[in-house]
Order: sequence, then structure tokens, then C-alpha cells
Amino acid sequence: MGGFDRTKAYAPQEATFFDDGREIELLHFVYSHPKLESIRGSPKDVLAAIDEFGRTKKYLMNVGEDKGRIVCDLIAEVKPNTMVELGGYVGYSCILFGDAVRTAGGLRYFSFERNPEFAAVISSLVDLAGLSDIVKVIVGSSDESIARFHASGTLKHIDLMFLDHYKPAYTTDLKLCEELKLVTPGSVLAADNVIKPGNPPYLEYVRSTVQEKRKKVEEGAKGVNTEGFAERNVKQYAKRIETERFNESAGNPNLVYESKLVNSFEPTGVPVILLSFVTLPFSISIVFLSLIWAKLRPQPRSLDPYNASDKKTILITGISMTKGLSIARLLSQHTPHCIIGADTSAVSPGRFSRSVSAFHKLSPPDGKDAEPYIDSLLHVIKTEEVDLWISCSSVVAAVGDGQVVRLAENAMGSEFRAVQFSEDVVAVLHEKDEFIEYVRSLDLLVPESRRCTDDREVLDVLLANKSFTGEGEEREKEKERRREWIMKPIGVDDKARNQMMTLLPFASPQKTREYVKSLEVSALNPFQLQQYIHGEEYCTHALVIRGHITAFVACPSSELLMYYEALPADSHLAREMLAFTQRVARDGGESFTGHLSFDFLIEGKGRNAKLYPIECNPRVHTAVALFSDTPQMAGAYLSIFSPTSVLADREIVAPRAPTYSYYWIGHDLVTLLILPLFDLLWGRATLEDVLEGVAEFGEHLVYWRDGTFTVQDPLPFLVLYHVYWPLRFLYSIVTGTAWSRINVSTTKVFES
Ligand SMILES: C[S@@+](CC[C@H](N)C(=O)[O-])C[C@H]1O[C@@H](n2cnc3c(N)ncnc32)[C@H](O)[C@@H]1O
Repeated sequence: MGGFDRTKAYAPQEATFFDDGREIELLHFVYSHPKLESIRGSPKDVLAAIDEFGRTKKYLMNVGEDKGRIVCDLIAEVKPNTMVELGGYVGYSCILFGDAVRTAGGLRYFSFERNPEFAAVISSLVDLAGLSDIVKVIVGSSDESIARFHASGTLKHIDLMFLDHYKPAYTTDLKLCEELKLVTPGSVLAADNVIKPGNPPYLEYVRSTVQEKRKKVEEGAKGVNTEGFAERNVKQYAKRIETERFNESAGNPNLVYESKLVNSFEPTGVPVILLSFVTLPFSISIVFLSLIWAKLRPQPRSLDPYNASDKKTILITGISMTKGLSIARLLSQHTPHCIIGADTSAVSPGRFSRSVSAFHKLSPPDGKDAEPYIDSLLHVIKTEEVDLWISCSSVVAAVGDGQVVRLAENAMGSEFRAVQFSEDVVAVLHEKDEFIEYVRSLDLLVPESRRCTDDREVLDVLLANKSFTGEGEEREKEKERRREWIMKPIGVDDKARNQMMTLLPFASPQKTREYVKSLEVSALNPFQLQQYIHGEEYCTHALVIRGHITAFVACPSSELLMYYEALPADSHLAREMLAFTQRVARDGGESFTGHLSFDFLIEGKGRNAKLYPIECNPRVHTAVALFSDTPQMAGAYLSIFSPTSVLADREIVAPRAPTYSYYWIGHDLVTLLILPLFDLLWGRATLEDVLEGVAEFGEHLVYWRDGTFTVQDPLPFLVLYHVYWPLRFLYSIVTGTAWSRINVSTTKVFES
């Protein structure tokens, strides 16, 4: 089982999100996990199993990875002998922090939990994680338990305390700990949720001066103060505790706290800027040596047989991305034509490639208004008298690019060519639901899918009550009844995408209703309800000219699409995916020209495997980088100038064998080396994990190719890592834009 999943969020929080039996369900889930034996004794794997439940089954109010990491860092820094947590729930923080305390050389971790059922869950999972020797779970209200443990001498001092229970009790329990001298100068407190949903009394208390606190004590202010809390927080545990009662300790007003607010959730990018700075001398040396090498040993140009006297101007848009850059390099190396680059970013790495002879900055779309972008692109096409435009734009510009084709053809006349589908084609292929309907109309296999614009439509499917008749039919209905579904937001919404993997329906119809309600499905926020297919995901990239596939590659889809390994063109799977692509292309007919890529899920194995298309991207895919060593790919692009009769006879170009696989060194450096190393330092990973990362990185470095770097054209690499990304991060910091992940190859930033 892998470690924490950095990319997948928990299922959304429903109206009732705890104490409804899910905690016991979690126990059943973990103890019937197929990997139970390897989970046993491994805190990391128990946490991963809890995360898996939170993602695929039900939301859990755990501390979460981001905040968890902050507290783990604090544990490594403070090295507490004794750590206390108030509010243990199902034991996520207890296992995470208990393990971190043990790694930091600590002795004891006390988890105070009021609900006996939850406490039993914690104890069971702590035992499974092999932490029973260090963790003590105490059932009861925090104040009573603290006082009891202090009186018995079991709890003498608190070095680090994590407050994560009933919000109004943060202050009263802290005061009690002060009075009992459990919290003294040097003790460290970490309090969750003090900003959101907010805890004004706690913040006010730890930020008050000694004089202010003394004054309050003299005024006789004590007890629970629920002012400034949201009603739902005050009544959070009302199902079991009708009236919350807490100790009325006056605390120790003489203690002064140094208070620091730590925001979690969004990465800042600062470490990456620093990394870019530190590695700059190394990159400059590599680039310098490469430039000398390229001068001494110029790259042989193998020109495909195209009429050099008829020199054409080829415009490639989207050259900040690897895909645009790869195509520009390919055409500049293997054709005699003039290559021009364009992009909405002025510091596009591709701008500095020796393969482009001119660069134009395009205006970005203004929100939903694509006009500035369209106008600037048309202007470039006209002024540069472009013969062929190869669009490599991002998803944001997809529809705008579709409009430019029509406008440019009108303006430039019949000689103008574009590798870009028209807007009506883009509209059908791009939208998940329209695409599935379209494929269904071709009589091809599709996953069961429905567009839903209100809860009713979703629930009719999820909660359908089938009555069975007949043997065979009964079996079929049973299959249907057992079908699992996922909800995909229609449109591009990074935040919603994180929630796509919640499997539906839940065991309880009520829970399913609550979940669906939480998605706020409406005509303005439509969802696609899609049958969940268990299987491996693959992606493809094809170049289609007038309904004919001229180049094709398929490869396994990797997390974040940062690794590309081509499937052999003659493999059964690749051939099946090609056949599907050909069917769609044929249906498009004479006017069907553009880049076409599909995502497939493969159910089953071998020749019986079923191929389910799940999405179509009517634009160039980064997998085009796999053609970097294939001169014939340049010919495939230029075949757009050939008559259609010639196209039909062309062989479909596949990446030249043996085909290099592709990775991005910046991505690997961070995910395979730096993050695991930090995890090791803070006790969240083992040496084995780190060595695994190093070995994978080494393999990529030696046997794979970086998507941006080439010895003959090294400047885009330097600009990508030392200009483009540092500026993007700086921009996010200055504008306060939160992000959760980035894609180095497409320069996409996923907002959080
Ligand atoms: C947000 S959850 C804790 C999550 C847990 N720290 C984690 O990150 O895995 C809050 C927990 O505090 C418990 N709780 C609430 N009031 C409490 C009190 N006065 N004493 C002890 N536990 C309390 C609740 O039963 C609930 O399990």
C-alpha cells in the first residue's frame, strides 16, 4: 500500500457527518481490507486505509494531511516527552502524531476522547498500527479526565498539546492545564480550526497580556464562553450532550504565549523558488556545455521529402507547453519551413527555443470572453501570412481556437491550413456528456452515463428499487443494482474534480441523499453520473487530417500525466484504441482535422478486455513528446498539404522504436527526492521509501528523457525552471492565489 495520497480529497462533508455509524463502518473497512496483513504494525498504512475510507466511502473529520504535516513538523522540532490531544475521534491524529512522537524519542501520547464508541475505534486502530505501547486513549470529557490523570500522577506535564475537540472548551481546558501546572513556560500548543470555523475566545486568551488576563480574573469572568462561535459549533455534540459543562478554572494569568498562526491548505511555492535558485548554477553549467556541444556537433537534419523551394510559414500556438515545443523542434529539424511560436505567456520557455524564428505574445482570454485571444491570434496569422497553424493551446483556449479556424480560413483563403477542429466539433467532443452520447450513436461501447441537472435525476438512478422477474433478467438486474457510480462535474473545475472518485450509492439511502444534496446539482452546475469501471486507464494521442489518422500513440495514464511510456504499436490494446480512434475520425469526414486524444478504461484482461472511452480531448496531448525522435511525424503534419487520395494510403506514424519514455526532471526532483527526504526527516517515511524514490529518479535520469531538455536546444529548459515557474509562484504569492498542484509539462496550475 502506498503512503498518503497527496492529490485526492475526502468525500464531501454531508449534513450529518459523524456519529452515524460511519466510525464503526471504518473499523469494518480497515479490518476487512485485502492488505490487512501488511497494514498491521504500520502507522502509515493504517492512515492510508483511513484515508481510503474517507475518499471512497464517507467523509471523516480527521485533521488531514496538510495540517497533520504542520503538527508533525512541530513534534520533530519540540521533541515532546509527553504529548496530549484533546479530541481523538477515530484516531487519525493520534496515530499520525503518536508515531511522530515515538520517532522523535518521546514517551507518551495521551488521547482524550469523550465518546466511548470513538475511543474504542481509536484503541482498536492504534493497536493495529502497533502504537499501543506509547499511546493511551482516555474515555471521558477532557476536563474531568485531565483532572483525574493529574491527580493520579499519570499526567505530570504537557510538552505539546493538540486541541481539536469542542471549540468553546479550548480556553477552559487550557486554563485548567495552566492551573494544574501541566502547561508551563516552554509548553507548546497547537489548536485546530481557530480561524475557520473560528475560535475568538481562544485567540483572545492566548494573545492577551498578563494585565488583561488578571483584570478578567478580578472581574470574575469564568466558565465556557460560547460568544462568537457559529451555532453549529456550539451545538455540535448536542445529540449526546444536551448541555455542555466545563470547569471554571481561572488559569494562570501570568503565563505569556507567543502566538503564531499557521495557515495550512495551500502550498506557497517558496521552497520551489528557493530550489530553483539553488540549482541555477548547475543548470547554467549544463546549458553552457550543451551549447558548446551543439556548436561542435550540429544536429543532422533529415528532411522529409517536401519541396524546399515552397517555403511555408508554420505557426505553433501554446509553446509554453512541452507539447508545443516538441512539435516546433520536430518541424524545425525535419522540414525546411519557417516556424513561428505564439503563446499567452511572455516568458514561454518555447520562445527561447532555437527552433522558432519569431515569437508572438497572444492576449489571454478575459474570463469567459475569448475575444481578446481570438483577435490577437488572427492578427498573427494575417501579419505573418501563416500557411499552416498547428494549435497546441490549452483546454481554456479550446473553444476559442475552434472559432479561429473558421475566421482564419475566411481571411486567408483556401490555401490556409489549420490542425485544429472547428468549434462545433470541439463542442461535441469536449463536453463529457455530449461525447458519450456521440460515441453511443456510433454503436460503440460506452460506460452507462447520464447528464443530471437536479438531485432527483441522480437519486432515481442511485436509489432505484428494482423488482426482479425471471432467472436471467434477475441476474442482469442484480448486476445493475450492484453497479457503482461516480459523479463527474461537467465543465472544468479543479476543486470539483477532486471529489470525482466517491463511489455511489452509499449503503444507506439517507447518506446517498445527503451526499447528492451536498453537490448542489443544478442546470448551472450539471453533473455526469457515470458507471464506475474498475480497470487501468490509458490515454492516446492522434493526428487526424481530413478524417484520416496520420500518427497515433497510446500509453498508460500516470498520476498527473507526468510520465509517458508508449505501448508497442502492434499490441492488442494499442490496436483496439487505434481502431476506436479511426472510427471516430472516419465519422468526422473530410472536414475533420485536428489533434484527437481519448482516455480509456480497460475492464478485464487480454483479448476479452473491454475498452471504455471515458473522455475525449480534441487537442494535442503531451504524449506527442513520444514522437520527438520520429522524423516521419514531421511528414505526418505536412501531409495536410497533400491531396486526400494520398492521405488514405499513408502509413500511420508511430513513435520510432526503440522509443524513449519521458519524464520531467523538476517534477521528479520534488516528488521523488525532496518530499520523501523531508518525510524521512520528520519521521513520516522510512529510509526504504526514500531509496525507492532515489532508484526511480535514477532510472528516469539514465534511461528516460526529460520532456523539455535537449542538448541541441537547452534554453527552454533553463527558462522553464529558472524563470517561468519562479515567476508563476511569485505571482501566486503576491495575488494570494491558492493552488494545490501544478503540472510542469503543461504549465497548468490547479487552483485549490
Ligand atoms: C474534530 S474531532 C477530532 C479529530 C481528531 N483530532 C483527528 O484529527 O483525527 C473532535 C473530537 O472531539 C471529541 N470531543 C468533543 N468534545 C470533547 C471533550 N470535551 N472531551 C473530549 N473529547 C471531546 C469528539 O467526540 C470528536 O471525536
